[in-house]
Amino acid sequence: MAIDRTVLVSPDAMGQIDKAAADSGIDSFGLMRSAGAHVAAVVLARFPQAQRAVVLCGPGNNGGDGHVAAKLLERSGMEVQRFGMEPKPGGDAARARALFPGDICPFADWRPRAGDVIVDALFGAGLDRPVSGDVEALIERAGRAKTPVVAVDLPSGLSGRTGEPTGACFRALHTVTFAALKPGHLLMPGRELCGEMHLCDIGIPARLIASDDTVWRNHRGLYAAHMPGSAASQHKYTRGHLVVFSGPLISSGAARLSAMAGLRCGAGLVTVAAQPSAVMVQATHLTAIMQRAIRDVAELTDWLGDSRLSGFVIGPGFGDLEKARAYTSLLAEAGQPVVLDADGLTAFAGKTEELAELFAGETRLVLTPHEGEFRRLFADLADDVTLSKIDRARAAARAQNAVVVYKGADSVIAAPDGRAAVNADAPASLATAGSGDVLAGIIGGLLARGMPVFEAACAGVAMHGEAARRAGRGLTAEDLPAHIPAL
Ligand SMILES: NC(=O)C1=CN([C@@H]2O[C@H](COP(=O)(O)OP(=O)(O)OC[C@H]3O[C@@H](n4cnc5c(N)ncnc54)[C@H](O)[C@@H]3O)[C@@H](O)[C@H]2O)[C@@H](O)CC1
Ligand SMILES: Nc1ncnc2c1ncn2[C@@H]1O[C@H](COP(=O)(O)OP(=O)(O)O)[C@@H](O)[C@H]1O
Ligand SMILES: [K+]
Repeated sequence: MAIDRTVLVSPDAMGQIDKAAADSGIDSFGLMRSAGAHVAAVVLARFPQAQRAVVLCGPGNNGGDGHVAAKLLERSGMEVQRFGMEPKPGGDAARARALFPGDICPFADWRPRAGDVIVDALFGAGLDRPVSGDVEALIERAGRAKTPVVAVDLPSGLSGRTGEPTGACFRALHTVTFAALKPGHLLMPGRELCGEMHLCDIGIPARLIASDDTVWRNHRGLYAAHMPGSAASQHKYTRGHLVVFSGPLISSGAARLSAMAGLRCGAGLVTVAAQPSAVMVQATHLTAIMQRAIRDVAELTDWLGDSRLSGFVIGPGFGDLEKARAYTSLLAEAGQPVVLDADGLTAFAGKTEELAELFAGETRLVLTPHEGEFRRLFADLADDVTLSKIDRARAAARAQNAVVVYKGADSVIAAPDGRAAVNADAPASLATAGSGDVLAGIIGGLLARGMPVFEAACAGVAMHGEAARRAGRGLTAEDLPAHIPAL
């Protein structure tokens, strides 16, 4: 059975899985041999011209994988030299070492040569502190010499749990990992430090890996079954009515970006609810999208009596924070899903408990903070360096009873029930003004069409990234909505 490329397993959980595999009768040394063979295969395939394999061996099983790889590389005819330390006695690593006797030199003895390739088998899942000074010096020397690095499991120095380096850290061109991806392979800056990922099956049964883990790489399987259909019997009112709130004249474009994205997602109707100063400028821009002037709380209360309004986006370019809070509390009472973005988030800085109370009960709120907004709302979580971005998003989701889309190059989508997904393949061209407004509109459109909240957020983030890929280089936020229907 093929391995699952979508689950993310923390290094601790991986340790449990190794143990469960051993308990079920699987030979752990066989797993190490398989791991080392995969590493050697990647080195040979990707560096066919290499003159020498510089294999860095640590004291644990990561080092054991290195000894196996070293032996196989030597057998293939390559010059191999090992640096590092002897393994701890008694375990699989010592057994691997015994199969390939010979010198293990001190780190300081390595003199970089043209044609070297480093196999970094110092520390993997077992890294529990910053690397020592001699390793740090070696990392620096390798960086200066531009020696290519193939990392075993993880670049040494990188936390597989958080994706953050614990101190100095290798920057690998390739990382060969086993059985399942770890969060640190996808979370930034880990994703960049790993280079190209090679996820290899070493014979740990999928049934042990699936377990009850609830963190995934964002992928179609999480949401495809919940995507809104397009039955012939539909009319526009059965396809949902999305409302996007516009800010004042000067910042009215953000709402248009959200609204257009929502319409392109297939919402039957989209209305921009405009503050009076923006009505004229919106009227000159909008065609398929409708408009309604909403002056104040009284007018909004009146309109919310229309039960066909099925989803709301508030915050992009909105401006007035007090009004944003007042409107959001009315939307919460209306009982339909709400996407709170940008100024809508800032409006609740220091008032997150109030927000949680508004949206108690069935989850129907999506928060879409970028790094700065997340910090503004959840300073304690943002400052806690022991937490990963996944931990932070999950804690915020739980506290707010909301689905949190913690944006960035490694957007994390988290639900109050603990489900979480890391989106790792959006192009960097999305880092452009207004692209967040488009994302809010996509999620709003899917929610208005009746998609469940976590699934809509996962689908929205994936579609946003895919739309950017299709739009190509040099995209502006305006280009994104046109690519949505094809998705
Ligand atoms: N996932 C799996 O099923 C398999 C995992 N294997 C390998 O096993 C590795 C995990 O092995 P281990 O649990 O032995 O852990 P590691 O080999 O990653 O490191 C653990 C050892 O390094 C020491 N250490 C940690 N951080 C240090 C630092 N900064 N400076 C100095 N010493 C430090 C620890 O005290 C311990 O002795 C994985 O990364 C993978 O490469 C493979 O052998 C095959 C099977
Ligand atoms: N380097 C990157 N790679 C991939 N996606 C990115 C990157 N930087 C930003 N993004 C995405 O682009 C969007 C930017 O949103 P946001 O920060 O709210 O911008 P704005 O306020 O200008 O709309 C988010 O969806 C974020 O995940
Ligand atoms: K390593």
